[in-house]
Amino acid sequence: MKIGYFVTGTDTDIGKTWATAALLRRFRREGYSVAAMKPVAAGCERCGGKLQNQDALLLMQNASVDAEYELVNPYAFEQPVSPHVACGEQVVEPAKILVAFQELQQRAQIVLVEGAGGWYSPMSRTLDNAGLARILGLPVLVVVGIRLGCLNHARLTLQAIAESGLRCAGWIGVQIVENMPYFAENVAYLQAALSVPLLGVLPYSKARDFEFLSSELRLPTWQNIDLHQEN
Ligand SMILES: Nc1ncnc2c1ncn2[C@@H]1O[C@H](COP(=O)(O)OP(=O)(O)OP(=O)(O)O)[C@@H](O)[C@H]1O
Ligand SMILES: C[C@H](N)[C@H](N)CCCCCC(=O)O
Ligand SMILES: [Mg+2]
Repeated sequence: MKIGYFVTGTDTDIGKTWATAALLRRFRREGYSVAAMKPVAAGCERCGGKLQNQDALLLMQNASVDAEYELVNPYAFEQPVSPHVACGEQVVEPAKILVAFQELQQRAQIVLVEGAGGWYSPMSRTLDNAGLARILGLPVLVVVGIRLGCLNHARLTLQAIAESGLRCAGWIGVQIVENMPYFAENVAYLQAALSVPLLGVLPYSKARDFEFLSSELRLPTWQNIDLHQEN
């Protein structure tokens, strides 16, 4: 049985990539082979004539299987703006993303797919994160960057995922503000308000040590059990 998750978040720049990298490390520590995708990336640098995105590179570094850059990030756009603008005249073909995802599934037991922005952020002029997650048919993980305003964003995101007909398998908190007043109270509110399991809270950290951060996470349960049964 092949397992995948679509990683979304309460906003852009709130810790999706860090949480995904830590989760990749967590899966590896539990003995699973893992790959990751950033199917659509806006904000890329040119490297050897090709556009490359830092999120995609970070995910590749933390995955356990090798994958060509184009499989991890089939759509790389230069400008760090919403993908529906950054794509210019390029068409984002969900079928191309699906083929890359399926190839990664051949190579790894677990594939984590990081969205762009939040659940309803566009990925192109015609596709948004919700639509892509539906096409891939994946359960969703929600990353909540703990800052003022995130309680509303988190509840709205969970509601929107349910309305999209997809299952949310859990949420991960990320401490993106070094000294947020009442941090613990905000996490406690989310734990009570969100009807899905908390997989862990990543503490504020200046070091990009994803192995260390992975200790704060636990794996989503029922899919985990399925995989063991399959083995
Ligand atoms: N645990 C943490 N401690 C301190 N800073 C963090 C932490 N997690 C993330 N950050 C900071 O927040 C920034 C944004 O995090 P990240 O790149 O994971 O966000 P994102 O949601 O993936 O953004 P995007 O929408 O661009 O994909 C990071 O570059 C880092 O500076
Ligand atoms: C450029 C940035 N870092 C992201 N990759 C793209 C975020 C798109 C957000 C669009 C929106 O919801 O307003
Ligand atoms: Mg990211």
